Amino acid sequence: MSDYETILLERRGRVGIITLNRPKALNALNSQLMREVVSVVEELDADSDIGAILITGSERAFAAGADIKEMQPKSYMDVYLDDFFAAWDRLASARTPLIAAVSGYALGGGCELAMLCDVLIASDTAVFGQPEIKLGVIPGIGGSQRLTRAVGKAKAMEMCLTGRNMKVEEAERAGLVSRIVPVADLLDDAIATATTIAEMSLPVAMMAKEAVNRSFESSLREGVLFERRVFHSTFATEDQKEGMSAFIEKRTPNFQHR
Ligand SMILES: CC(C)(O)CC(=O)SCCNC(=O)CCNC(=O)[C@H](O)C(C)(C)COP(=O)(O)OP(=O)(O)OC[C@H]1O[C@@H](n2cnc3c(N)ncnc32)[C@H](O)[C@@H]1OP(=O)(O)O
Repeated sequence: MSDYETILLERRGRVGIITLNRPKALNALNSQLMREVVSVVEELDADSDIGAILITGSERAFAAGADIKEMQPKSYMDVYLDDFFAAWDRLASARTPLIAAVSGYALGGGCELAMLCDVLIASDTAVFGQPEIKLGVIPGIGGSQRLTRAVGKAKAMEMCLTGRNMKVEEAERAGLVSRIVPVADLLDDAIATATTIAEMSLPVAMMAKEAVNRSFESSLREGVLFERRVFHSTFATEDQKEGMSAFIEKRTPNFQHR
């Protein structure tokens, strides 16, 4: 376990686990935390011994949003010249699958961070929301875009305009959450899921992630063509031969991530 100022980092086999660690502020996302999360994700993403990256918070809060105390005095020039929050966009470039394990509050930037991940597992206590409007701002880490793609315009619009929070059951029904688990099981369950993903062929998992993400950025016809070409390219991997041979030989595949 190596400590940073605002996060904990643990490597468990092929899984990197990042725990947000500002408990007194409900893991509010300040600049330091943003720098640490982004740089650790980039470091893990560049490490071929890591096959999945898990981001989690505490039982009470995944993250209660961007740090309002840090933001309150900033001027337009401050946020414009710094391109405030742009660093979070770098998580969207990670090729390694990202898993969010969310318990308690995932509000504002917390909800946006969870939505930057590829798989979102939530505990039965999780609460999601984009309450920025109540602070006189709008989402700034992609919430208006990713929430709309996840839950549709009607629900996203209502949440962004009223600041209403959504309990986890509603979030799952709406398609924001992959799965709900009891709070006591959240971390174990999320680590098991991350481990399952990390044991797959890393290049093929990256290709699967790229293909699913392409569906957000292209027409159906272009997306299906992209998927087909990436599918063809899996036949250039050693792991395709290993995976299919293992099936035929009735054994567990031993992927070499090549
Ligand atoms: C990224 C963007 C652009 O999208 C913008 C944003 O993310 S804006 C922030 C959006 N989030 C919010 O508006 C939520 C703010 N927090 C709350 O509404 C409440 O804290 C709560 C409902 C999550 C929990 O309430 P409660 O249980 O009563 O706990 P509190 O006493 O309010 O909080 C404990 C402690 O944490 C501090 N805190 C909580 N959230 C934040 C935050 N986002 N930024 C900074 N600090 C936060 C809170 O101030 C308390 O600390 P003390 O003041 O007691 O030292």
